[in-house]
Amino acid sequence: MLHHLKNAIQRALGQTQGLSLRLPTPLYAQAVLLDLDGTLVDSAPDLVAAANSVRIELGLPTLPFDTVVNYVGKGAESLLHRTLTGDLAGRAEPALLARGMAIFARVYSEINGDQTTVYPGVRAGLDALLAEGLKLALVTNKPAQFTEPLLLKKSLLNYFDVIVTGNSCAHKKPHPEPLLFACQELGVAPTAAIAIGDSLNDAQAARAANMRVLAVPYGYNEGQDTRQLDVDGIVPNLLQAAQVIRLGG
Ligand SMILES: O=C(O)COP(=O)(O)O
Ligand SMILES: [Mg+2]
Repeated sequence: MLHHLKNAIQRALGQTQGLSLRLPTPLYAQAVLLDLDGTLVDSAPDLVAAANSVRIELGLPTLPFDTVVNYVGKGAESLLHRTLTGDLAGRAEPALLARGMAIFARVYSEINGDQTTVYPGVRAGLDALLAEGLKLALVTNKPAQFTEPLLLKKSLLNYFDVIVTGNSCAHKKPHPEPLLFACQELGVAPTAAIAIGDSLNDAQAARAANMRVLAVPYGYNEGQDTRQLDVDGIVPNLLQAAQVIRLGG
């Protein structure tokens, strides 16, 4: 009896198939706002290669892959501050930062997408969300100059009604502005949107925007455990996320 009750509650909360939601399902929404790096694409191989190229050109020793992966999340300038100092909280001198940014832009533009892969479940998940009638926006901290070329190369550009990059607003995630701007552009209330991301930047931005937020566990979270995030649920992949989101509300 207790066992049946527990199963029924878990089903109602969507806690099946590795899904762990803190809200009743289905989740009704008008729009889904998707993060890019670490959520739709595994871009770490190219980002780390470009970051380490900066260090090599400046005569610095390269950093381990996992160290640099933890530096991804708050945009390119933050990645460069961290890469140049070898410190998550580090700040590089303005002149050094400018040199580093120039090298990074040159190298990353050249290799952007080469070793980047689309995560399993992403295309099927985006197809399912569109088929349901939801509007889709991409909200990334990645600079604009790298975002559209990457989306184009991975055949992901056409999914989105709106694309908000690290250059679109005065602030980047974890500030709520990029998510709120995406909602405004879509003509959807923040309470009718669901954000999906891989990091504390997405979680904090969504909370500050009064928006529901789901996290995928496979991306980059600045070295922190995804399970500690203040989110409404962890979804194993985008297809499983799509299966609990319905148009409405
Ligand atoms: O560019 C970054 O640092 C992270 O980009 P994201 O917001 O798509 O994860
Ligand atoms: Mg991300």
